[in-house]
Amino acid sequence: MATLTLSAPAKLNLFLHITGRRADGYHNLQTLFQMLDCGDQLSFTLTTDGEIQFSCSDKSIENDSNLVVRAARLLQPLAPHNAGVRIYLDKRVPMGGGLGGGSSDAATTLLALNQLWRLKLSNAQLCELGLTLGADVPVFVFGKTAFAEGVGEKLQPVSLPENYYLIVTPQVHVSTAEVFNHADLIRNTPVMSAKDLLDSEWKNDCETLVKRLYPEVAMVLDWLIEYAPSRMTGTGASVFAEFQDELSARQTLAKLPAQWRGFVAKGVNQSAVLTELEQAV
Ligand SMILES: C[C@@](CO)(OP(=O)(O)O)[C@H](O)COP(=O)(O)OP(=O)(O)OC[C@H]1O[C@@H](n2ccc(N)nc2=O)[C@H](O)[C@@H]1O
Ligand SMILES: Nc1ncnc2c1ncn2[C@@H]1O[C@H](COP(=O)(O)OP(=O)(O)O)[C@@H](O)[C@H]1O
Repeated sequence: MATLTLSAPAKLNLFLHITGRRADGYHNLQTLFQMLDCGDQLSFTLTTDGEIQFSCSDKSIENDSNLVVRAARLLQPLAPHNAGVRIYLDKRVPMGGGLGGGSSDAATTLLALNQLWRLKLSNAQLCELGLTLGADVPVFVFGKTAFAEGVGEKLQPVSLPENYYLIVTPQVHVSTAEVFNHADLIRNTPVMSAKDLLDSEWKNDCETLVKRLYPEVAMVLDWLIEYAPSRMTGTGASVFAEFQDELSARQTLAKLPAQWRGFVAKGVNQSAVLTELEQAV
């Protein structure tokens, strides 16, 4: 029975500008998505019973509302009669931390089932379907470090130096919706060209607010900034410090105060899932 094992990489937002609020309540962004070399892993085994079976290393998210199950359900009506799949998710990316793990799991599921069920959907069609699951899904289908606009679905690849990041996720739960709905969120940053944004100093418009609402985020950033340029990713709570070499990142990780958990990841211009899919053909 055919089994396909694929990565679902995490991401960072190297900068995040919020340029306005749309009529539907969503916010327009200008952001730089950095793909990372680490993330979750998913295995897909074809079945012929028409069922979508899902299990996960983290039992708290082993349910039908998991983005993996929702992604599979989106594609199943397009698949041949009785096409089923058994999916196992090895969850490694800290959840709800602005690292995009759930969105990446959904994107990898769309890419895998498109191949296994021979649906022949284009990446543009998968991005469009993915956007109905979450604003961060299209970039993971795209699979490249990218500059994004709209809510994150208008994507241009960007080639960056492959730096190392020390990523720390404070033990606080930051709700994306809470941040976007907050009266004090900076949501009127002027729209700039991609070139000007890439050349200017990088910042995250959610950072000031999240640091105020969750002082632990401010504490971690105050600690990291002593070692390297540091910012928050997405709507938090994860923060990252950027290093040009792996050793410096690992030496700083070794000094991290015991109450915080961190890991080192390499920034890559292409997500591992694209290469893995090419090799699986
Ligand atoms: C801002 C980012 C940057 O990567 O934050 P993180 O979630 O990664 O921290 C993402 O685009 C988030 O994407 P995602 O986490 O998929 O958000 P969604 O589930 O689509 O939206 C959750 C809620 O946030 C608000 N929302 C989200 C995205 C956006 N551009 N404008 C919004 O106002 C909406 O209230 C929405 O109901
Ligand atoms: N496969 C999944 N992995 C992680 N979280 C998931 C998944 N499916 C659904 N979720 C839900 O989505 C929430 C946020 O997911 P995640 O992608 O980790 O965060 P963020 O969008 O902040 O990067 C989780 O708290 C969880 O309830």
